[in-house]
Amino acid sequence: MRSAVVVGTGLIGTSVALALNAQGVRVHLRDVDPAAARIAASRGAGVVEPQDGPVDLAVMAVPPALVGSVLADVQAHNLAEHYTDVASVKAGPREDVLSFACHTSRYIGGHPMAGGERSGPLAARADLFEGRTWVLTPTADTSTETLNTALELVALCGATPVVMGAAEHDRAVGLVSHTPHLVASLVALRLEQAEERAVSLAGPGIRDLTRVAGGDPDLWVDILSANASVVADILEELALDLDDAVVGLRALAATDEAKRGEGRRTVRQLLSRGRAGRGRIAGKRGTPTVRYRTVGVLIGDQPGQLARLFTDADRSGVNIEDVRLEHSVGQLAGLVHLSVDQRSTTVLEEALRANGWRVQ
Ligand SMILES: NC(=O)c1ccc[n+]([C@@H]2O[C@H](COP(=O)([O-])OP(=O)(O)OC[C@H]3O[C@@H](n4cnc5c(N)ncnc54)[C@H](O)[C@@H]3O)[C@@H](O)[C@H]2O)c1
Ligand SMILES: O=C(O)C(=O)C[C@]1(C(=O)O)C=C[C@@H](O)C=C1
Repeated sequence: MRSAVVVGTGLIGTSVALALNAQGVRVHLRDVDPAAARIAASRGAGVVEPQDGPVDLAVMAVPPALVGSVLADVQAHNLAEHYTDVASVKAGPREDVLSFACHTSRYIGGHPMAGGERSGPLAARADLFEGRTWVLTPTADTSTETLNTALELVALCGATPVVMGAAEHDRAVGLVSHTPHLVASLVALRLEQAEERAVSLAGPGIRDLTRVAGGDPDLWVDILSANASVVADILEELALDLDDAVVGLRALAATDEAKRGEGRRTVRQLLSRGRAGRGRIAGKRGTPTVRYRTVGVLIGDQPGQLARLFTDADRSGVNIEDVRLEHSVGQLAGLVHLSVDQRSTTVLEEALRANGWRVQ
């Protein structure tokens, strides 16, 4: 692929553009909001100047409800040889594409399984899709060249393609993305009116559980509208489990010993089933989850602390698999959690202590 146009330079569009640009693809940036395209260009995602003649691929990174109309528009202007989108739902946009009488042989639906709770080009990252799956939903009339171009896009972004039908995709993401998003919001909304002192105790658990609830409500209404029945069915099942949890907890709070035993069994079973479900989530690139240990390091709130910590960690020769920073409310300090392979924990801890770090 030599050239591409990204239509919609928000979080996902700019991340695609940054990844393609880094691989030497000439990327043109378009957005209904010219400031968004300019910001994306200033971040090195491509150029705002229009192309002369069709580019190899147009990537539509606009809200799901706009995919059909935007595709009709960009095809009418013959912007590209091939077209794809990144919308989080696939059946609805496909129906819109048909109702707008677009050229379906040159269009393939797509959905990268990566993102974030922040919108816009400033939140974009070139490595957003690395090691993630990217669903492609070709239909019988998708041309082989279009499928191949989309596969090249996925490879250039460092992702792994998964080919699926639109309906199967929507059922799957209803389970692994859309319902979890709604549940995260429902958990987070308990905090809205809660006492400040209670909220100030929020630790990593609730932060992890509710991170996605920070997403744009308008985008998510759009996504949930296009997959409403699937999500409602899953929520109904979840409501049955919630009922069981309440029954179990009421029994646990009873004075009667036998009833408490019953409650214990019910709650334990729910927790065990949850743990089993969680265990089925694969790690990066579809490999089974690797168990890492976390090394906690206290850092002060001075400039350069994180950079110095990473340099010392790097010198220890231990590979840092993941990093999480926890700020303590009201204190000029933070706790950095470095995830490393179980066998490397001691090496890292000793190296950091030797360099004067306070390791927990
Ligand atoms: N946010 C995520 O985590 C995530 C992950 C995977 C896929 N997606 C999908 O990616 C798409 C974009 O989401 P996002 O998070 O990047 O949103 P975003 O709000 O960050 O970006 C959307 C951009 O589209 C632009 N836009 C809107 N209408 C347009 C039009 N008619 N023509 C040109 N530009 C237009 C907006 O101005 C905005 O800059 C959505 O379809 C979403 O479902 C999102
Ligand atoms: O916020 C994130 O980390 C995400 O990856 C977001 C997430 C997801 O639920 O996994 C959300 C919507 C998408 O369509 C794809 C990815």
